Amino acid sequence: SWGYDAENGPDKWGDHFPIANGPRQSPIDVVPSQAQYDASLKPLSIQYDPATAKGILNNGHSFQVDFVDSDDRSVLKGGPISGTYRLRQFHFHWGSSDEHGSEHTVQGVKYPAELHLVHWNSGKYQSFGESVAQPDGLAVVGVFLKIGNANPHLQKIIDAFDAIKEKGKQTSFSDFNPATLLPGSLDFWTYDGSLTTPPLLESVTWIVLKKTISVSAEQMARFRSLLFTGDGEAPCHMVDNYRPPQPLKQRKVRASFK
Ligand SMILES: O=C(Nc1cc(S(=O)(=O)[N+](=O)[O-])cc([N+](=O)[O-])c1O)Nc1c(F)c(F)c(F)c(F)c1F
Ligand SMILES: [Zn+2]
Repeated sequence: SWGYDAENGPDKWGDHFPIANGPRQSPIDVVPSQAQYDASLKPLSIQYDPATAKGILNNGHSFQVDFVDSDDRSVLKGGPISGTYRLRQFHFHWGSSDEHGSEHTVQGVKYPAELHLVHWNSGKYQSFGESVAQPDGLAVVGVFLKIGNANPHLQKIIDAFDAIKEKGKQTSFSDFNPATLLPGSLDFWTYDGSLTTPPLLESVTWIVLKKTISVSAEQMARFRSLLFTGDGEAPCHMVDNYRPPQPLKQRKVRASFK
């Protein structure tokens, strides 16, 4: 199945998922000077309840922290979206070195990692599964990580890595507020895009924060200790699990700030 190496990586995804060459694919290179300030964009409203944190899983492409999404305790509102979107999970994409690893880039600048907080339109649809097939089904908040001081909020996630080293391993993960992973400013760029992993569905309103959060080089090394491979397979380190920027085509990127 799909992955990130030469045989099954991003350049091959179009063989099984033809939407890979569609009109609203993600990620993109954000060019700030080309982004249009839109005064009608509302401030982002992000309210997460730490009690909705459920578990952490190595899914073979990244690791994800899953949330209870059977009610509106952890939701995203405002910004470019209408209505309420429920937090489903968050995961990261990162590189084999600190020089690259993010999916979105900013005028060609690559960051060592990118956090994705995946939300679905619970105001309009009955489930995540239904919403992923809708053009307004998902809203993903992207946050860039920059090498600096160790991030104490990331450390709780990193401390769980020993229990999920191999593909398919999971463990419980509770009492965690993902809002602690957000920067001080919620200024953002927004555009219509897609999942950045197969099935690459064009159902995502992307909300990419301008400000970064910090991660230390040692903490990034711990991300790279995870494995793509399962128990009993030849071990392959989970690194470079990012799709490169895709053509903007007929899209505009809007900015929430001047
Ligand atoms: O739930 C999903 N979350 C998800 C999204 C992305 S993403 O990079 O595409 N993204 O949107 O942030 C990356 C990862 N990841 O772990 O790397 C994810 O786990 N993906 C997903 C899926 F797995 C399916 F089988 C499916 F049918 C579907 F509709 C999906 F949307
Ligand atoms: Zn992602």
